[in-house]
Amino acid sequence: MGRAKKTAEAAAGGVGSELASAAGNLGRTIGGYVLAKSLPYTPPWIAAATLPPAAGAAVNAMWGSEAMSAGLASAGIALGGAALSAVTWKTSGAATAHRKFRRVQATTTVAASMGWLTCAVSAGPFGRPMLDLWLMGGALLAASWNVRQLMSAGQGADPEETNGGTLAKLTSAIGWEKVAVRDAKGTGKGTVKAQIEVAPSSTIGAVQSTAATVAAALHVPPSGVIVTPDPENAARGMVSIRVADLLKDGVAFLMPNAFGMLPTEEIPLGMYADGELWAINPFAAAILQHVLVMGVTGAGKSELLRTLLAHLATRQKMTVFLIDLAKGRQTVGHMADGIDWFIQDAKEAKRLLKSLPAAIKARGDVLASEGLDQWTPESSLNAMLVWIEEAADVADFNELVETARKVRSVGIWLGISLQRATWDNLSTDIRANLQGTICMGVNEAKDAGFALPDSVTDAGAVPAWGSDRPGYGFATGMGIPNERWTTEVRSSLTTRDVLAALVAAAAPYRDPLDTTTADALGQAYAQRAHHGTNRTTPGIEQHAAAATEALRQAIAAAPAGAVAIPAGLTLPAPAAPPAAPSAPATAAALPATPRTAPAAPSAHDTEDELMSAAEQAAEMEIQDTRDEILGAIPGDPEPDAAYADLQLDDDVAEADDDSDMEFEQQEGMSAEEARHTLYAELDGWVQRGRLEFEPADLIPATVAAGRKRPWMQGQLKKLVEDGLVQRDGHGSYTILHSPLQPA
Ligand SMILES: Nc1ncnc2c1ncn2[C@@H]1O[C@H](COP(=O)(O)OP(=O)(O)OP(=O)(O)O)[C@@H](O)[C@H]1O
Repeated sequence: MGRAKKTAEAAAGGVGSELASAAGNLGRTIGGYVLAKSLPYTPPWIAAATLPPAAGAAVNAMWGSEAMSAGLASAGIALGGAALSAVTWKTSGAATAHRKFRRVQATTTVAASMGWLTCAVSAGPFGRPMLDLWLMGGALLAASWNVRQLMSAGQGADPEETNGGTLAKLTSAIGWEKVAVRDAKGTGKGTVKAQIEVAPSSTIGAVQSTAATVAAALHVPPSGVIVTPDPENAARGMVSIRVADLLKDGVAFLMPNAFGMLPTEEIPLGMYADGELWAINPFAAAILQHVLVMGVTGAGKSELLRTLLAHLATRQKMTVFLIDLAKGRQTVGHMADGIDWFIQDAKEAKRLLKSLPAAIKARGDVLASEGLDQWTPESSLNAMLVWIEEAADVADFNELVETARKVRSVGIWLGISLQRATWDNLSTDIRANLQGTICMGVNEAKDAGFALPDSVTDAGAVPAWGSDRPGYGFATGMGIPNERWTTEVRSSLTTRDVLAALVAAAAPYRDPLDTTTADALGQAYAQRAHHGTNRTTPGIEQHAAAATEALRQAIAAAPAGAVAIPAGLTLPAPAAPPAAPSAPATAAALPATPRTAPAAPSAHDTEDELMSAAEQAAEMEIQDTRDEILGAIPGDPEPDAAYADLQLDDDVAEADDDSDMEFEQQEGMSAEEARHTLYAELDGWVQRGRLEFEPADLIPATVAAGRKRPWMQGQLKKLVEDGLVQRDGHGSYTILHSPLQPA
């Protein structure tokens, strides 16, 4: 029992001492806190306590003993005090409420102190009422300085208004009377940024509409003033004024960090106006956004394309197709090795576009079987870029809308370049499917609106400088953060030799097109007129080694500032022995040897590589001659004949015995033989490079097989179902694979 009591006492004592110690700690903590917080506010009190008696005693001792000197000293101090007060008033600004308070308070302090000192000359500091005035006045003034300190501290969270200086003079001229400009800061990179807030009767939109006026008033380029709204607060925004052009001397081409990187790594294209790297990353974005590049002739579209292609050509798991009917060779001829299918002929361009649906389907099936919703580097398929220069001359936009919508999820990135994307040549639907944009110089501000989102043009980001500033523009989407959309960019520019050598040197790192896509594209791809190089191209190692040396020389010969080399990049050693296939190179450093030994070429590539340039040229010539002859035959030699109104796909009645329509028919051909005759006709066409046909073109083979049109139509239907032939509509067909050599 006694023990229990002791324990309870001990426990009570323990709790009591803990409480006491906690209270002590709390007291010390609060005391320390109060002391720390109040310390910055003590100097006015120390000054009020010490300065008046010291100064009062000094002036009284010096001049107070005689009436004459006291009078003169008082007059002098009074005059000086008045002058000092005036100067204080004059030099303190009053642009804001805070500044007004500071002006009144500083002037009052000076005037009161000098007035008291004037009286202290003869009365001394400690007589009455000098002592009372000192104690009351000093305390009041010290407190007022504390208030001032508190107000300044509060200003830290709410930036100080800077509607002074140049902007103050401009406000009425540019209609910014209702705009408060705060916290203006130079970025140190040629740009001044400031927060803005509009009065209740105005909007940020109204400020945006004055951007051009502000630019003119400040003598900066029209696109140099950008006003972006704050998404969180409709009354606030940010104005950015570019006062110096860091990009005017050109932007160096940034070499890749390494050869053999994945498509999902950033693609550096140039520089932002504030000196930051301008890069896109379409394949890593949540949604693959196709890109529309727009700009007048001479705006810099081709140069931009070269930079993009050069980077993609150094990557693994990446395939590029490019259509340029106007000046393909001139634009990218020196880099054509990096383009797997380079098309400069309208008919071949159509073939590519027609064969895409089959590729989309095949890729979709493979991705589904791999458990992927969209393309990622884990897929067995390559990422792809299909770039169409001056798309208005190449494609039927209805077809493109469908394609653009479907290719996105199967890892095919679509790039379309246009000089002027008006609604005439670019439908709203296709525009909606091109969410990435790079808009370079256009002639009129409204043209920029065809490419750039409204939020960007409204902010004043309008590249209406035509071809005067090549390479400059604005870019949106494709992984670019939204807040960068209104910052001017400039693409890089380097020599042709550097780009050509880079593409050639990187060939051992390029993968051939995956067989799924190659097979689905069928004969259109197998018979392509141009073949890029990749790691399966015979002799590519030696070629690349020589190109690496050429690259070193081209870099050395390039003008200063034309090439920038990342710290981690090491060019492959010339004639390095091929290494075994390795994991994807994602590190910054470039391995000293190429990534892979040449793998066995795919069926398509073997076939294609064996086809000599002369054979290809001959084939194209045969095709052209055939087209020429067929083109010369009138569409309907017998316009008045009884069968004239029949369509090719219509069933026709059996010819009457007395009809003059007679064909020499092979009797007794078995079903197998008849089919082979038809297939042989199609195969012959494929061998000669002809892939497009109409049902009527099969009549001779049908007749030779001893069959009639319904049989031919049935065969055609089966060929379509088997994926060997594609129906393009309007009674025309494309052969995807020869029925005698299916994929
Ligand atoms: N980023 C850049 N920096 C400096 N000069 C550039 C840049 N881009 C392009 N240029 C120069 O501007 C000129 C026109 O460029 P480019 O041929 O790329 O224009 P374009 O838009 O493709 O014209 P077009 O539509 O006629 O083909 C060239 O002399 C080129 O060197």
